[in-house]
Amino acid sequence: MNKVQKHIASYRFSVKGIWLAFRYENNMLFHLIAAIAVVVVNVLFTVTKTEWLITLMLIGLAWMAEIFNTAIEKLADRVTRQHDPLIGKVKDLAAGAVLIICLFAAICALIIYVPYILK
Ligand SMILES: Nc1ncnc2c1ncn2[C@@H]1O[C@H](COP(=O)(O)OP(=O)(O)OP(=O)(O)O)[C@@H](O)[C@H]1O
Repeated sequence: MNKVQKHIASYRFSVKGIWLAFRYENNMLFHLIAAIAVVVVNVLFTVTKTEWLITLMLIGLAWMAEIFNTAIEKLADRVTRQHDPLIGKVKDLAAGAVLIICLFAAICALIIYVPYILK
């Protein structure tokens, strides 16, 4: 396999990773619905280019955090499925990362959309 073929293969694995995240993690469906809702609202409010960029970046960050969270959960389950305080903390930390980006996304959504609602 040459370098170009290897590069193309790595994209296939990455797409498989996104598919696996949807299969393993129910929250991914929630993120997908939220992302579609954001796009619809952006179109309805005809938001500015900057607001499009911010909302799309936040969608990407939330998806990224959720996929990393799922990967960490799977790895932790491989380490042990027995009750282990450190595994519990690792999973809580990963889940905390998702919550942080979702909270900030919600705050950004309020800052962006409230002025359109009050117009
Ligand atoms: N092996 C373990 N030892 C100790 N605590 C654990 C363990 N597995 C899970 N926990 C605790 O239970 C919480 C939920 O774990 P779980 O693996 O079910 O994640 P989840 O977020 O509910 O998964 P999903 O996102 O798939 O619904 C963790 O955040 C952690 O606090």
